[in-house]
Amino acid sequence: MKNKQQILKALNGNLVVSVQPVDNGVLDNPLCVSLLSQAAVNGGAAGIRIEGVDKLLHSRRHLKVPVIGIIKYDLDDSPVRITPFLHDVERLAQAGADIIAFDGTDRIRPVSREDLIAAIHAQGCLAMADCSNQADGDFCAEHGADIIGTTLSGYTGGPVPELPDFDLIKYFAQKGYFVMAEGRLNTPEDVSKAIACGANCVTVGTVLTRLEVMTDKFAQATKTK
Ligand SMILES: CC(=O)N[C@H](C=O)[C@@H](O)[C@H](O)[C@H](O)COP(=O)(O)O
Repeated sequence: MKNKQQILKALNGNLVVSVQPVDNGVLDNPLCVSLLSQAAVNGGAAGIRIEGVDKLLHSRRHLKVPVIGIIKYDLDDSPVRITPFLHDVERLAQAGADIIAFDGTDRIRPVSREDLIAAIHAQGCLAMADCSNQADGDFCAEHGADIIGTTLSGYTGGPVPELPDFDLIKYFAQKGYFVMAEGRLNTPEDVSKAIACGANCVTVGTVLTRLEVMTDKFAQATKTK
């Protein structure tokens, strides 16, 4: 097992940048993900979250900070997207992930959450559960997940809310979990508020690494009078 306490200590009170460029965009390749990751670390990120084995492998050797690895799918028979399969756990670990994040929701899925957590631990990595609600976090924490994230709050049905789920951050913090605030944290003020709500660490993605999405918002703003 990697040094759990050392990894959690490195993340505690700090920022993770999720470097997941827009799918199939010009930045969506191993070289760009590696450079964006290094730039994020140079700017103060204490950890990096990367999707895909090639991008992880390419970036890892330039990074000294903890790296969270995931693999995303769009499955026909399950709404679960983030690291649904056991064989990918081994691939992510071999590519150098310190932490492997998986969908921690209670939905139809190819592999149980318990089996994923066990497989992640068997590879010597920390398990991060991307949760959508209190019950997801409680279940995954009870089954040994090392980090409980709010990643999927707002993404399991219905319209996506505008704001982060600060109440869920508070709930997980009050339960004593190592809490990763993640999802729609779009400003430094959001990050401060997440920390004030008890988050141990905060992950920011879109506003920092999805250039097309953010540019579009600014471009649209020129069209409003
Ligand atoms: C819901 C889902 O699939 N979230 C994904 C998880 O890996 C990413 O698309 C997000 O960018 C990441 O969680 C960071 O969040 P934000 O981009 O809002 O800062």
